[in-house]
Amino acid sequence: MSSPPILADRIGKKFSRSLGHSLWHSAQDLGRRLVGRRPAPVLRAGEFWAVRDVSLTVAAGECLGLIGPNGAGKSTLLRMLGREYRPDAGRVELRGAVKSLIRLGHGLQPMYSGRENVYLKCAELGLSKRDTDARLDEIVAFAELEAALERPVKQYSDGMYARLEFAIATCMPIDVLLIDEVLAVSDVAFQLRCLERLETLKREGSALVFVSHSEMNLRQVADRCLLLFDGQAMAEGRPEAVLGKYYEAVGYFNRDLKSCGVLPARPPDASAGLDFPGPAPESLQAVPGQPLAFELEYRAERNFEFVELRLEFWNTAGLLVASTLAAGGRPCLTRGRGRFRVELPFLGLGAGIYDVAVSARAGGRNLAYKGAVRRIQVLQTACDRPGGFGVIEAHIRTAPSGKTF
Ligand SMILES: Nc1ncnc2c1ncn2[C@@H]1O[C@H](COP(=O)(O)OP(=O)(O)OP(=O)(O)O)[C@@H](O)[C@H]1O
Repeated sequence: MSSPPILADRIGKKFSRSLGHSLWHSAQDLGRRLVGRRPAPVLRAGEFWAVRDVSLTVAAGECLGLIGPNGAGKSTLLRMLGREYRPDAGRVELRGAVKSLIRLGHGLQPMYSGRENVYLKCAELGLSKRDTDARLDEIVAFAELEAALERPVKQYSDGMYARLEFAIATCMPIDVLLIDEVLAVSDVAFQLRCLERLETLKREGSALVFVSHSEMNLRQVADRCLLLFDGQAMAEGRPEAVLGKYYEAVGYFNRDLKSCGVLPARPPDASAGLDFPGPAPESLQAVPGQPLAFELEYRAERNFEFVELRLEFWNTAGLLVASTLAAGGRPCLTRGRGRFRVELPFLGLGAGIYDVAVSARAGGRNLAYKGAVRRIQVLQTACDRPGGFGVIEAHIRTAPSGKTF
């Protein structure tokens, strides 16, 4: 079996905290390399591991997302993969042609026009002038830079730089593409076009490593994610599971996030003689379209009749994504403590993390509301990727033309 296009085996990179140490250690390392030895495998005065002991593989047609807080080592790891940095430990193996989109504008000549830069960069990618002529219109249209094509790129905004670089780098199939957050400066419409382009590259067999702080971008394009903290791999796996770990690690779930615009905000917890006691919610895992059941406790100060019990599902951006509509009658809740069970035969939620809130109403009055009685992580199964916020059950039948169903 051939090796994957990207393989890193226990790679590490050290940096020095001060310039003096950095110069001194670089000289020492150079000396060691000249006699065929690797840099000292231990930390010297003033040094730290920016990336330590990280292993990964990326197959053809696959995208690995790199996530983690600022300073976690994502760019350093990407630069080692792109051979910009030589690892101080471990080894990197890349198969095929490699393209890096790491530093914004780094690859463009500021005094040259957009057009001249297209020809220059395409020549670097191995394209002849005739091949570039054939691609020029498509590159410029993708970047939407027709009006600025003859201007020197030093007059471009960050977003325009990113557009041009991305359009050039992805204008032809490539074996390995390394991308570091270059989409962050682009508007949403362009980001969506870039994501489509990355999907196309994957279909054509490119192996991608994609650093991003955007959950939307990662969910769209990454097949797996690697979470870095302090230079070390903390988790690897399905994007939703690793993003969940990341958010949990940084305390994201404990924050009260502002909801967007005029959408309804989650009501405060309230109780009029009825409440839902219980410890802080634990995270449950669920799968779109599968059945799911919740068992909850209540505490009532008196009997309540014909109570409408409703579950609400709020996503991490503070949006109410769905509510239950109970089939059958409204239950009576007797005084004291009791339990009830809510069964969902078909979970109609897209992949993501949701707080489950419960509300109780009777006779047109709100009796109780609790904003987070459970938290669920709805997983995106690899073979079945419904998009959007919700999943709708569908029964499909076929019939030959002219026949009834
Ligand atoms: N050339 C360098 N010399 C010294 N330290 C460096 C150098 N480059 C990066 N570092 C340090 O290495 C650590 C990892 O940096 P890196 O840029 O890889 O993080 P990152 O995860 O990409 O962060 P961000 O999300 O902010 O881009 C940080 O502590 C950073 O200060």
